[in-house]
Amino acid sequence: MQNSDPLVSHHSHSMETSPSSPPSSPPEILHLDSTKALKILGKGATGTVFLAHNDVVSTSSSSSSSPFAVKLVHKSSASSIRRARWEIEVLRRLSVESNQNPFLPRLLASFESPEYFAWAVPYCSGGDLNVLLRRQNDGVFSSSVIRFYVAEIVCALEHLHTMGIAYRDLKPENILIQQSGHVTLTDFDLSRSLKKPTRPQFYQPDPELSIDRKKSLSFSRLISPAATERKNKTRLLKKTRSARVNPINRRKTSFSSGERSNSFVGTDEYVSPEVIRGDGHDFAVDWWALGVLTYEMMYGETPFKGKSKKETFGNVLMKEPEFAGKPNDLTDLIRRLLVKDPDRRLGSHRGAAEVKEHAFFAGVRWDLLTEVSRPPFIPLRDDGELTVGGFDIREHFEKLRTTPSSAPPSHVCRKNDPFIDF
Ligand SMILES: Nc1ncnc2c1ncn2[C@@H]1O[C@H](COP(=O)(O)OP(=O)(O)OP(=O)(O)O)[C@@H](O)[C@H]1O
Repeated sequence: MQNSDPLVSHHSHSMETSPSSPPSSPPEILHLDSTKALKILGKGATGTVFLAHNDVVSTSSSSSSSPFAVKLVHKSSASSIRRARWEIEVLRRLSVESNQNPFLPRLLASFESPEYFAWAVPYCSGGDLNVLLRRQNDGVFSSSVIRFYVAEIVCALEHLHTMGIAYRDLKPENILIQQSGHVTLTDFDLSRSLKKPTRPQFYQPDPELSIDRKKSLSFSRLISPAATERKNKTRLLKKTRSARVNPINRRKTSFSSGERSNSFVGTDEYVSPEVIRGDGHDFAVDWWALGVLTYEMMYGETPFKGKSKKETFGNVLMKEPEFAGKPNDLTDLIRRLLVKDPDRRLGSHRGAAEVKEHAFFAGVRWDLLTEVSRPPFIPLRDDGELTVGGFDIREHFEKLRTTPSSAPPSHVCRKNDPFIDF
């Protein structure tokens, strides 16, 4: 995505550049006057995410500008202001060249007016993992697809944890699919800065597993040949390779299916026992949520969902997850991530390194994840809709705020957010 052209703006309240930003930082000011929205990508309690493009570039040259995503948040409360500021700060830190990660977004530009915050991040054309999961015939992913996505998510969490940030909102809706088919985590407003892990462990890739990087890798080749042989997954691979994300179907399902009500932090079904109990919590909440997410990818539903929030929380605290079928490495990984005592949970002692060492990932070439040029699902290109015309983001956002929406917000109540005082 290129959004480096300075655009005309009549606004004086641009977000201040941090003195610590290196010269290689992306452009700082998002000029809303020349940023045109093409469609709404998502809508939350306080913010709306638009697909946008730089109108100045597209009218002054025959070639159109690359689209990007713009999140607009109204300064409606102290909490929305604090959250937006924090999200921008996290993105800014992730944009520092030495701190960039392929599975995490970076800040392209930002803007602050007396009424709004707006910021631009790279556009992920494949939608979110929730919609992708619901689009599968049986609503589940195969083990090899799960391995691919979970491996990338583990790397993203590892990076955040190493920065001293607990993500705290892991769920399929917050995992976006880039045009390349690789994942990007989004939505950092619930994340928090914690004391860095005392015993950080960084994964050292096995040199023996190194292969010719120039070769085009399919996600199934992430596993070393020996491990692949051990696990005969040919049938499942055939099935997933043929699947493709269809943007039209995606649009159809974007608000109508796969949405769930959230009333706690993120989603009730993803909240860890220590958060419900009100105990202190740390990075282990992300490993818990990873267990719930992995379970959902495997079975199509979350493990603790009850008929009410109370029942769900009761299940999170008391019920052991149920695993249909024979136990295997995947169910073992989930079981270890869903240990109720955070001190005994996988990942709680040595962080991501512990998770990466689990048998489910045996033979995974962690250092080559980004080299996979054929991930399980590649979004179809839909260039036609991307960079022509567009509407005024601010006007539209105002209309949205004053007109009741048919799309339910993804976070309906945050007042009881137990993380606020954390
Ligand atoms: N970079 C992006 N590319 C494509 N779609 C995006 C992008 N960022 C966000 N979206 C879409 O917008 C939805 C909402 O984004 P996000 O989770 O960041 O905001 P939100 O939930 O509205 O915010 P909040 O949780 O603060 O209310 C996502 O689930 C996704 O579908």
